[in-house]
Amino acid sequence: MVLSKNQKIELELYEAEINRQKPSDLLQFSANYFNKRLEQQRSFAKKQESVAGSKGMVLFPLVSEQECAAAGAWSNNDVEEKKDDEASDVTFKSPFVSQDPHSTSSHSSGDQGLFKGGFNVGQETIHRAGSPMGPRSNDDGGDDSNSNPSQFKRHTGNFRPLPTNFNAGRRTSVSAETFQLGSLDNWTPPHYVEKTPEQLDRLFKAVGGNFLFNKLDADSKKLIINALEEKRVDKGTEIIKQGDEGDFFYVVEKGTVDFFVNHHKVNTSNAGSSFGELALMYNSPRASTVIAQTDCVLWALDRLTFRKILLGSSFQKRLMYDELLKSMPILQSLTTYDRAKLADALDTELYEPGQEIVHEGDVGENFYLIEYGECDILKKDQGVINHLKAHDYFGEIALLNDLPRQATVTATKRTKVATLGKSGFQRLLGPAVEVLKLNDPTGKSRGLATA
Ligand SMILES: Nc1ncnc2c1ncn2[C@@H]1O[C@@H]2COP(=O)(O)O[C@H]2[C@H]1O
Repeated sequence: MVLSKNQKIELELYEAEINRQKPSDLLQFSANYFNKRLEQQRSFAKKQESVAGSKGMVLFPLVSEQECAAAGAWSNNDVEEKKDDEASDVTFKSPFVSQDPHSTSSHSSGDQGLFKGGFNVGQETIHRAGSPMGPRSNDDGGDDSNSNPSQFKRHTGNFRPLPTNFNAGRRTSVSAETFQLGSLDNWTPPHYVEKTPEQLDRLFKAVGGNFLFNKLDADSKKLIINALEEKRVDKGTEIIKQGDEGDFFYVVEKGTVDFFVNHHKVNTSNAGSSFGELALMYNSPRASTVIAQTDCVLWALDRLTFRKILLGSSFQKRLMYDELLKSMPILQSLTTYDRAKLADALDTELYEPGQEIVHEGDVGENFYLIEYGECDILKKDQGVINHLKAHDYFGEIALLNDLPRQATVTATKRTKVATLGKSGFQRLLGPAVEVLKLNDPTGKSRGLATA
């Protein structure tokens, strides 16, 4: 049997997702994966069909009959070639789903700064995988009971199996209790042993100029400085273990730390960087194991102080975009870490009804995620060809294919969009880019016929 291009892409994405998640139970993972995939295809197709149908048009007649037949076979989970060219299979798809118990704590497979402005968690690479339409979650334990002091464990070289039950299957979110900044009522900030002038000097050098701390007012800065606790760890120490509950956020004053996801090294970071914020922000299990590559001097901030003081200011963007990013079907395959980095790079724009957001023929600079509102997509020669709502996206075709804008997008209601610049689009969408390509109605990014 000859596989179509789309089928090959599907297979590649599926393989990439397996490589990424390394499921312990491949059959269960695959069953979940393809079920979800099918569900997505149908719902996506239904939506597209109804929009196109209501306008009496065939939206994107760019895929050959052979492609249609092949896609049909695939969408029905049938490896034999199938001849019926159901529209649902032509009007592409957002694939992939993270069903693996580790999915909330999964990884990116490369290196790149988590924070801008010199407070990096290291470096990253782009990863391949897809994106589903997973259920939206809103749960949160919000357990802020005071954490135990950190227990540094000597790294023996033998990793224990990852706990699979802590928060397993639970979608992560920033809890409502997160940052009631006004309500510090019963909370007394921890005040560790008075710091020596020498320590304070080092501490200011390590965190003072950092953008995370720059955003704080003088009182908050003082609280943080008081609450930070010096930790010296030897080379090889396991500072954080993937899957554990979050207790501390760390700033590296000296030394280098490595990050491992499912025992694979995914990142390295040095002095001036920070790590350990994700579990504290999202009440999720630790997303990676962190091991001291060298002897390190760290400053540890307890969970509660982190949430009460740092989260609402320094991580404001993440909080702001958390719900949007989690609810975007196209971004479902991103890990918490991926979403956090993406949020750091987003900006917001607001449009009134009738205002153009992008103009056909212009150079494409941004990718857009609709937070709320509605837009029409128009082509000069065809009029309105599609209508978009909250949690849809646009602007990807020009960026994927390095082409001028292929259509004009106009707000039909007051519309708020999150925008991602070209370089962020290429660096931060990772797995979702493959899905965008699959969904690209022109087929150009898949090397298919052009309109
Ligand atoms: N690729 C990565 N995936 C997940 N976490 C990472 C990665 N690189 C660095 N980290 C950091 O490793 C930390 C492990 O604990 P947290 O999940 O609390 O927060 C995580 C991030 O700060």
